[in-house]
Amino acid sequence: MAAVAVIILWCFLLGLLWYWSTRRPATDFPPGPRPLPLVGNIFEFSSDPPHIVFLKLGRRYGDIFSIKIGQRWTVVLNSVRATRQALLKQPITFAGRPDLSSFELLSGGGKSIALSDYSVTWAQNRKLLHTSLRNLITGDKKRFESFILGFTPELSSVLDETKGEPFDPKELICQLVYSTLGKLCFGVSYAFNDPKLVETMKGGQAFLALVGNGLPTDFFPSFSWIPFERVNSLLSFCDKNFTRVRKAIDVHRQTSIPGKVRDFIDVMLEAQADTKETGVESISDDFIATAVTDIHGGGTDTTIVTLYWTLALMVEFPHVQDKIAELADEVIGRERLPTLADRDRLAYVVATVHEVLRYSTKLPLCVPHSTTKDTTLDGYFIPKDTMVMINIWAMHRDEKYWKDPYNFKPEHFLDDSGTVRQHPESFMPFSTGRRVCIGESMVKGELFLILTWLFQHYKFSKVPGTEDQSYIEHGQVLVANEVRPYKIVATKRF
Ligand code: HEM
Repeated sequence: MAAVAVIILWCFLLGLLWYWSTRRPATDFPPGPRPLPLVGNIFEFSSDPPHIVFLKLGRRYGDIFSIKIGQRWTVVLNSVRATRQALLKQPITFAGRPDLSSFELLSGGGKSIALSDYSVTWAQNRKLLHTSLRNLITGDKKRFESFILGFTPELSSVLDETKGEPFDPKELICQLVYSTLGKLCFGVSYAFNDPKLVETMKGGQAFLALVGNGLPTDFFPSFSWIPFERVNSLLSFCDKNFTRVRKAIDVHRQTSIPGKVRDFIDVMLEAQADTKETGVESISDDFIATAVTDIHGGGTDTTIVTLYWTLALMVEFPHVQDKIAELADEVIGRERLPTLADRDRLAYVVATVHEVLRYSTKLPLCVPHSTTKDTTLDGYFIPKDTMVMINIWAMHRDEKYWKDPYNFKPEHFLDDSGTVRQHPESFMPFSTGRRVCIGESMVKGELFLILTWLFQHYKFSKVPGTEDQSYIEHGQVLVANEVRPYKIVATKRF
C-alpha cells in the first residue's frame, strides 16, 4: 500500500514538473509547437538550420509564433508585416537585448552597445556612436574612398601572385576587411601578411569560432554555474582587447592634430572635447573604447562573409560580373579608381550589392531582440524580457515581394528603365527600428567600391573541371549564413 502511495506521489510530482516546465507564459501567448520538459523544442532543429525551421513552423502557426529553445521561450516574427508592427510601431518595446551569457561575454561584461539591453543612456550612447561614424564616413567622401580603396595595390599584387592558379579567397578577404577596419578605427595600416595583422585576424577569428554561434548556457541558463574553461579564456581575450584599445586612445590623444581627423578614435575624441566644453555629461575613455570595439566587432565578420558570398555568386553567375566590368569600362574607364559618385551611373552595380545582401543574408535571424515591457502584438500577449527573433531570411525569400526569391537576380532591385527602384519593405539585411545596423551606409558604400574595382580589373572563374559544381551551397549555418568554402581562379583584365 505504501509503495503504491509513493508511486502515485512520484507520478504527481513528475506531472507537476512536466506541467510547470512546458506551460506557456500566458494563455494568449503566441501559438507554437508543444515543448518537452527541460529541452523545450530543440528536436525541431535536428535537420534544418534555425531560419528554415522557423520558415516551416510559420506556415503551420502563422507569422507570429512561439517556440521554447531549451529553457527559453522565444517569439518568432516571420514576416515583414509582423516585424514592422513590432520594430516600427512599438520601437522601444522591442528594442531590448536578451540576457544571453554569450552576449555578456562578447560585450566584455555588458559594456557593448550592440549587445546591451535598452535604456535611456544606451539610446544616447548609440546616437553618439551613430553620429560619429556618419561624420567620419559621409563627412568626407574622399577620405572614405581612400580608406576602402587604399588597399587595392596590395589586393592587386596578391591576386597577381596567384598566376591563374586556384585559390580560396577567404584569407585575402579577411586581410582586406581587417586592414580596412584597422585603418578606419585606429588609423593603422598594415601590409597584407604583416605578422601583427595576421595575429589580430587569427585572434578575432578564433574568438568568433568559440562564441560567435552562442553558448549552450544561452538556452540552458540553469547550467550557468558550471565553470566552463572556455569562458575564462574568452573573458581574458576581451580584457586584452579592451586594454589594447584603451592604449590606442591614449596614443591618439598624445599625437592628435587639432582640426585633423584621422580615424574613428579621433572623431570620438573630438566629441569628448565638445561635451566637456558644453558641460554635458562627459564621454569617458571607456565609452570610446567600447564604441571602437562595437564598430570593429560589428563590421568584421559580417563584411567578410558577405564578400566571400559575393565572389561565389559572381563565379556562379558570370554574366553579372561581365556586365559590371563592361559598365565600369564605359563609366569609369581603365585609368581611375571608382568613386561613390559613380553610383548614379552604375545602377546595375548598386542593384548587385543589394541582391548580394538579400541573397546571402549573413544574419538570417538578425540579432536577438527582447521586450522591454509587457505588450501585445497582433492580439497576442508577450511578457517583458521575452526573447524575440526576427526571421530576415523569411522576408528575403517571401514570394509576395520578390519575383524569383530563390534565384540571384540584380534585376530584383531595378525598374524597367534600369534605375534602382525603391526597394521592397521586405529588404532588411540590416534590420529596422531602434536597433538598425549602424554600419549600413558604410557597408553599402564599401561593397560598391570593392565590387566595382574588383570586376573592373579582374575576371573570376570556377576552377577548370568544376564548372558543373554549384559554388553557392550553404556551409555552416547557425547564427551566420556562410557559403561553403571554395576555390576560384583570377585573371587580370588588362
Ligand atoms: C554586410 C554587412 C553587415 C550586415 C549584413 C549587418 C547586419 C546587421 C544586423 C542584422 C544587425 C542587427 C540589428 C537588430 O538587432 O535589429 C546589426 C547590428 C549592428 N551592426 Fe551591422 N551589419 C553589417 C556590417 C556592419 C558594419 C560594417 C558595422 C560597423 C561599422 C556594423 C555595426 C553594427 C552595430 C554596432 C550593430 C548593433 C546595433 C544596435 O544594437 O543598436 N555592422 N548589423
